Amino acid sequence: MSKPTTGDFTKTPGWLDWYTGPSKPRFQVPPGSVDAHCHVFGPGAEFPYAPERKYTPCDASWQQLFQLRDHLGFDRNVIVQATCHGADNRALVNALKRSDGKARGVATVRRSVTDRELQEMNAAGVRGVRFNFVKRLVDFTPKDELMEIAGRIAPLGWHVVIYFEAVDLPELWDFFTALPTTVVVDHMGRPDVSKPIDGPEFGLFLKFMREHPNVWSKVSCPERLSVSGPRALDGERNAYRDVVPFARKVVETFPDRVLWGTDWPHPNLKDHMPDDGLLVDFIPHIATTPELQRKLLVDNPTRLYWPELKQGG
Ligand SMILES: O=C(O)/C=C(\CC(=O)C(=O)O)C(=O)O
Repeated sequence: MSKPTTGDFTKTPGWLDWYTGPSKPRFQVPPGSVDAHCHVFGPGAEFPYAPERKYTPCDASWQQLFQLRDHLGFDRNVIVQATCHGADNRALVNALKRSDGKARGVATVRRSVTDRELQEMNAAGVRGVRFNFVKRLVDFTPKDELMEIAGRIAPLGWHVVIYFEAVDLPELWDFFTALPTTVVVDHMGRPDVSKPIDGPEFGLFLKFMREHPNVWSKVSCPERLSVSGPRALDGERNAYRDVVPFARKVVETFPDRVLWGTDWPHPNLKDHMPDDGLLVDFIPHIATTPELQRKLLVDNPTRLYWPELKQGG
């Protein structure tokens, strides 16, 4: 893969660029697999970063993303709008249009979005909106505005992706459980994996999924959640072992409502940048049978993002 660039923007100090030359995964993902959480960044020279952003990344183009998709053995991507582009979805929509139907998207919109803009995004392949509650990433948006947006995208058949930290779930519970669509949680609601898996915090997340059949979860981002590693670097195919029991619990309890994604280009990592090939080798540790792997990587994302395709097609 070509090297990361930065254009005229100055990256956030300490920014870690995505990993060039990822290894070939040993785990072969099944045919029809979807990388259901990844991003494109800019390039800033073509699609400027948003003035209200909290970080400035290195560029990560649609060409580089699709190259990685092919290298890792995936067939399709779900590209999620990242906060560095605010509610300007042009880089995302451009990537969708360049994908030959192999990418779908999750956008960020404000209350001011017009019905025509929503229709155009729908035609390009957007299938959801993301509400971000992680305080280091976004300014506060009133819940009535978000609920209004959810009400407007529901008739399009879109869903809502929510990103929050585990400690904030109690306060957000009433809002989340009132959403009228399918709800997809990013990265298992970011559990603190140094706490017990059967403790109250993760217990509340499991209850959230158990009591609300419209709630799905991405079992992604072990590199963000892990405390003790080991890191997916230097050939380590058994990485982030402290995250495995949490992700495995979600996969085995809710096999029909889980998704997996690389999170490439891995914004805001502070410790290290994982080798994406080794990240794919994390999958069989959390989805331990061919059936669970097929549901996680093929059936579930196809049902949610390409319902018009036959499963696995
Ligand atoms: O890429 C992710 O999923 C996680 C992010 C970045 C993000 O969500 C965003 O900028 O919108 C994070 O934890 O910093």
